[in-house]
Amino acid sequence: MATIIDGKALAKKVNAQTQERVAKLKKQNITPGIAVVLAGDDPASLIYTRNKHKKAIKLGINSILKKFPADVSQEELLAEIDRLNNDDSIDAILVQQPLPAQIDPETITSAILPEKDVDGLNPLNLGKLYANQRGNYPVACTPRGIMRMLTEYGVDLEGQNAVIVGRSILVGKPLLALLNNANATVTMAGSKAVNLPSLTQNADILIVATGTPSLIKQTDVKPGAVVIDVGINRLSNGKLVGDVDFENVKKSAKAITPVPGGVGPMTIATLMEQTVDLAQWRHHG
Ligand SMILES: Nc1nc(=O)c2c([nH]1)NC[C@@H]1CN(c3ccc(C(=O)N[C@@H](CCC(=O)O)C(=O)O)cc3)C=[N+]21
Repeated sequence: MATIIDGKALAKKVNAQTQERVAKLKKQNITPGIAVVLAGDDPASLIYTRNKHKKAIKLGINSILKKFPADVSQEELLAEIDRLNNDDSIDAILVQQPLPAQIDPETITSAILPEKDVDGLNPLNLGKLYANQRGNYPVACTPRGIMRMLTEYGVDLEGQNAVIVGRSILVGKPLLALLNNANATVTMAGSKAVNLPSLTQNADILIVATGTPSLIKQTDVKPGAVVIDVGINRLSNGKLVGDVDFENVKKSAKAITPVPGGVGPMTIATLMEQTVDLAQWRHHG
């Protein structure tokens, strides 16, 4: 039976560290601040942004939520980002995805000041990550949280076969760079992969981020593999499941993340951690 990678417990530990760092910064009259920009009324996005706001307040981080109607124009959003870029009380800007169809996500992420880009999606930060540059720059929170989980659970990456299923800019692409920078042999597959099981069966570390419930079955996974499930799917019966058939895969995997209680809580904890990083870097370099 696999070790269950407890994202909730690890998130608690990370949050406790963040809370202490916030307290220290406050003694220097610095209060980290995050702004979350939400366009439209997608119910899942509303829940996430509310959870982020609550967590920030709990840790002593200032948090503001800027809500726009679904028919907001790109100019209005860009004007808001410009205001937040120039607001000295804001260290971190997150524009919740997905955005309404009339908004070009690349234009938005490119407009966020790289120093305040808590999602790590600005091309400058993504480029630094791909170039494996040293120094301080933000990295997408879900991938960074996953790397933290792998480290905390002692998962060896060097020379190992890591397979990522899903190619999104928020998860797959940054993970590709992070795992590559950690000297893993990385394969990235999308939905067009000709023989997906032949790829996933080769993975020592399998990371799945597609949004397809039960895409990955026990027979798709090498016995002894470490499985990270990034999927969050709400079934019609209200149940929340990932992209991996958890109950069966856990029988032969070495370690696996549950949904809920795995990658999700670590994403929020990493978002808070990186907000404090950005505040520190901006004030102290
Ligand atoms: N610009 C941007 N940055 C993001 O980081 C971003 C985004 N847009 N858009 C949507 C996705 C999704 N996301 C989640 C964060 C936490 C949970 C989370 O805490 N999940 C809980 C369960 C929550 C529930 O019950 O619904 C868990 O897995 O245990 C889930 C999903 C961040 N995202």
